[in-house]
Amino acid sequence: MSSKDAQAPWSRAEFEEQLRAKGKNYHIHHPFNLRMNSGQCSPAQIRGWVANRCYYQSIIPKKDAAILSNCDDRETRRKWIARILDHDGYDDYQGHHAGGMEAWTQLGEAVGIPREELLSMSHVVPGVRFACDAYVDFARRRPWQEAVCSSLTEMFAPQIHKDRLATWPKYYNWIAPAGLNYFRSRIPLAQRDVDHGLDVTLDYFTTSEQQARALDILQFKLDILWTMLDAIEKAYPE
Ligand SMILES: O=C(O)c1cc(C(=O)O)c2c(n1)C(=O)C(=O)c1cc(C(=O)O)[nH]c1-2
Repeated sequence: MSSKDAQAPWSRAEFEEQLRAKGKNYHIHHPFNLRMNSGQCSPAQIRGWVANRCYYQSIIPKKDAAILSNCDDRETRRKWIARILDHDGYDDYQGHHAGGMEAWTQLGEAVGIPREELLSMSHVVPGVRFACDAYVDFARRRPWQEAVCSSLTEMFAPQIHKDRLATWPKYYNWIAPAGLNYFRSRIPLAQRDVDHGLDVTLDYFTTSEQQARALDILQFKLDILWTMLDAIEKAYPE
């Protein structure tokens, strides 16, 4: 029995604090990201990152659909479905939204990758593919609340988007500013996603053993993001 098992569970506030403390392992601290946001990446490295991250963008709606397919709570499904529409976009009675994948495609064009080439995923390296596929696989197989918990790396995403908006125009003036719209669009959406994801997680993982499991799940997801940058770093050397 670990020392945590013998303890009383954390309060909601303490548990949230423990989840947020995992931010120290976020890919914002990865050497490739540090170089990217301090102007040290070549155009080929930026293009490599955009092309490989496109695969992550493409699996997010499939991951969210897997969560929906396992979720037996209508209230959760009503909220969760918005995540798919955020990325895929829509043309319906609610109007028109081009979606995050389209915004990512515009980022691709702004860095010099033609749309068809980007969407063909021909640049995606094996490590990135394996890491992203592991995320979808987890969401398909595990209880939906665990998959919701794994999405909580988004707690740390607004800062990384803000960093790119603050640094890229300065260091990479060859990238048309409109290409950065994806990052701008995600800041409020990530906040909304986190508010909901945290509610689910704080409600579901209540014993000390479950809370420890939630931290492990979050670490698994942090590892996916970290592994992606390891693979990208290796594929596009200095
Ligand atoms: O640019 C990033 O570093 C970053 C990280 C993450 C994340 O932490 O998982 C997401 C995003 N961006 C993002 O744009 C996004 O839509 C998103 C959805 C999710 C998820 O797990 O459901 N993570 C992320």
